[in-house]
Amino acid sequence: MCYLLGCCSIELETPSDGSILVDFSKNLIDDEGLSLLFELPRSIQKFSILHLHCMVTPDVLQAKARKVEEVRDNVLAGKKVNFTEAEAVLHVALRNRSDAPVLLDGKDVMPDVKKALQQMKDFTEQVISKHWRGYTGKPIEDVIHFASGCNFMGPHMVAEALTPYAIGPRVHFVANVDGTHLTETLKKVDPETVLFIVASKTFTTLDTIVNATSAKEWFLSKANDPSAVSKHFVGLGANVTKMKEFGIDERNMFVMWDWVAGSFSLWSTIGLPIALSVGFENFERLLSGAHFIDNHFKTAPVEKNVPFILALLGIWYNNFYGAQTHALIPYDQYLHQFPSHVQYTEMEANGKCVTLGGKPVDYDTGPVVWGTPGTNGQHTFFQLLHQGTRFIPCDFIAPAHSHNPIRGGLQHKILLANFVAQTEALMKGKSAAEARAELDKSGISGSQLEALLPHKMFKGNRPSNSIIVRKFTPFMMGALIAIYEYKMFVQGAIWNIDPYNFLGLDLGKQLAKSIEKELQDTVPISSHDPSTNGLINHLKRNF
Ligand SMILES: O=P(O)(O)OC[C@H]1O[C@H](O)[C@H](O)[C@@H](O)[C@@H]1O
Repeated sequence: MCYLLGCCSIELETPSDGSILVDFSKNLIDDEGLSLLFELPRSIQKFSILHLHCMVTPDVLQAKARKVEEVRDNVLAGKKVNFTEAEAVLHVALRNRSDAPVLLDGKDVMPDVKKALQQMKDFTEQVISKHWRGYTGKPIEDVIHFASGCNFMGPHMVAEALTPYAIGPRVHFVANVDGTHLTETLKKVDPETVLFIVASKTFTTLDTIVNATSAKEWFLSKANDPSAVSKHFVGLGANVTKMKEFGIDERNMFVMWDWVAGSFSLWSTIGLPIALSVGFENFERLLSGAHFIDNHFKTAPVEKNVPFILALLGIWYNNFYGAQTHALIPYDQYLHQFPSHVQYTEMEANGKCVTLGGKPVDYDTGPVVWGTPGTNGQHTFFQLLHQGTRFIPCDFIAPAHSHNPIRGGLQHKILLANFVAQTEALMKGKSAAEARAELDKSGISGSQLEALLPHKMFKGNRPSNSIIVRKFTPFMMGALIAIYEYKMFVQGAIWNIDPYNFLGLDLGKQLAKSIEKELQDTVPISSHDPSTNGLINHLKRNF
């Protein structure tokens, strides 16, 4: 066995919610190696002396030389870093808990941000205190949030994670344009006591608007009164004209701005369902947690900077070891949507094959991100993590304290023991001698032992990071999400790609528009390639 220990761990003390320990010590790199990573590309030669095959060209991987810090400062200064849309990316303003201004084109955006937060606060308080009434005078019991992409994933993931803090109406999320999602959700609500949130920056995203329009039709078929819409529909977005066209009452519009980039929308008014569920104070704590990491990322030297190190280790495996995927395993059932959220944000941001300058990259960019909560994964895909042929770095995430310490906390200790054990098993593995001794001890010998032996061995040397927080409070969730946002950001900067566009989603959307028209009748078509024609014509024959 040749695992390397001891690169480092960092403990961040939060002002209110205990610490966040980020332990990097189970990685295939030591302190010297990590410091060399900080020195890329000067250290590339040293790595080749260590016989590590560098899968990128030296002029590309330049943690410092590529000036991550400069990119960061440009973002924080409100420069138009989202160049495809010529927009700034100012989510730090949304969670700015200080009095410092955040400038965009020389103007402080904070007064607008504060106004939007005040509107969210007032509305949330009215709904939770049951002063907001539906068209028959009853208070709101359920909220359905219609959204796509980040506007769905972020609030949904956080609302699930903060379930123990829920004090408001039940919140439901509908994203899929598959009518099943809406139908099944409507079965759970009463038109007299439901509030619909339509959340879309552009207010044109097909899935969202189709679902919301169907919900409006359903609602009007029950209420039989168009004036009832203003008591049951609110809009979150940057396109006021489209919100009006949809029929959102002006008083029910919660604005966001074009400078809120896709994956960061949960910090804006798009976070309204979170506030409605857990109360506005907890929403503010969520913002404070992210703000805490904003400051850490901004001020900590790279050697002590948690997102920076996570990003470099990811690059280490992605570009030096050829890892194709990265697994996230939260040991907290409330965080069951967290891997999907990070999957969405990282894969949308860093799933690019051209540089910022438009040249094809000649190195791997964002890996496949995936995961599921422990201990569930332990009974399924962990087999591949331990004994498969793939090399899969993992992040393990756990709280020291459970929201549900049943049996005097015993069950949580069982969970935590599993978390720690998995990281140890992945690292240490089990040698032939150890496996042989075990088999011997259990009375197995001879040919049976020899046959079993290879199956009982674990190669080990499988790297992982461990993140332990005191408890998953709203503040901690804010901090955790922000850590992964900055990891993604640093990697995008080092790979020299544009993390803010999602143009890779356009082609399918464009084609769907024309295919939708073709599916309206049963006349066979021949305008596509033979395979696509075949699928369309099969559907037409079977309608
Ligand atoms: O906010 P909208 O205009 O509705 O956009 C909704 C979604 O559109 C695309 O699918 C992007 O990939 C997402 O990042 C975005 O969240």
